[in-house]
Amino acid sequence: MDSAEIQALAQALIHQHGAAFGAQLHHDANSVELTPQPVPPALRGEPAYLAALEACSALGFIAVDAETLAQAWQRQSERSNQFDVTHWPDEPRDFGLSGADPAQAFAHCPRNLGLYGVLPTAEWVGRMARAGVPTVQLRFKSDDKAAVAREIKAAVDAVKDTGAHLFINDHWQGALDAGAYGIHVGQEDLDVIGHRDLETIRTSGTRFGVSTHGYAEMVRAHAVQPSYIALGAVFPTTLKKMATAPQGLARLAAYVRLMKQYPLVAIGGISEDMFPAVRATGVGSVAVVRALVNAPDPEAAAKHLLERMQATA
Ligand SMILES: Cc1ncc(COP(=O)(O)OP(=O)(O)O)c(N)n1
Ligand SMILES: Cc1nc(C(=O)O)sc1CCOP(=O)(O)O
Ligand SMILES: [Mg+2]
Repeated sequence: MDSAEIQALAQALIHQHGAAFGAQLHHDANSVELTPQPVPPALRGEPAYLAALEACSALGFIAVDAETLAQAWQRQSERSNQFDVTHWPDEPRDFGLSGADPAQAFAHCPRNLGLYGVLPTAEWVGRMARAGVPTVQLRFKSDDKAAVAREIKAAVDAVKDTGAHLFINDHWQGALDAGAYGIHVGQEDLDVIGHRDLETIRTSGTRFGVSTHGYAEMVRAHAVQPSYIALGAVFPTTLKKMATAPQGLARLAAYVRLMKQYPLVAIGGISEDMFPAVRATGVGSVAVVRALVNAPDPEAAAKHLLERMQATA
């Protein structure tokens, strides 16, 4: 196939999927602008791969994700003996996501973690757990080791008798020491937690959630077989500076189709009015910070968000 024919395939793919991935340019608080990205250097020469690499970059996927997708389009084409531009890849085996050893997986957690409050202090954790939020996370940012240990212990104590599941962000050793239900880590944390420490967490039975922000990170998260996978940031967030652009609902839905073997959590800029659309993608949990912490009446906000979760179950 010559380069004009590969270009034609790429254009067909863009034409087919541009409406879903590109047409999210609504000018409201939830707008997600997907900017075309430069095409990364090709690592192989097959037409399906090359066309997909070009098209996925044009559809706004960053280099590592365009590469991951292009490989998946290639595998899908080989498997089905055709380049079906209508079928966006969503088969785990096309992303190399099958064949993991279940015995090496982290402990299971509920498939639907429900409303998930990501909270800055133990006091907030206790408050929201008592308000009925089923999954809470202590996201306490401090370099003071003693303060971190105190806050983790207080958070573990605060959820006792509430039935809430408590995850500790970042501080995995403190979480193990205090007997927390689970740990949440980001991709950078995966870089620094060594194999031996991952084994320590896994064999302790503590649940282990991992953040992801696109296809390449999902593949990486799968390599450790976590208890759940968080998908973000769905919408723009002002809470922290993100290294990647907001993903938007179309990508979120595609991620859910691919990763449905895991409990999935959507996070990032999700306000109450967006709960139905986010839940419609199939995620079992919606994580929020500001929708609870910045609400004039956080208990009332929790009640409304819980009702939204129920209504979209
Ligand atoms: C449920 C959930 N998802 C994602 C994150 C982000 O975690 P991380 O990437 O470790 O970033 P920080 O929260 O540490 O800034 C999260 N905390 N919870
Ligand atoms: C802590 C965090 N992690 C994200 C990710 O995408 O990994 S987005 C995010 C902030 C979520 O806060 P809010 O609900 O107030 O936008
Ligand atoms: Mg973290």
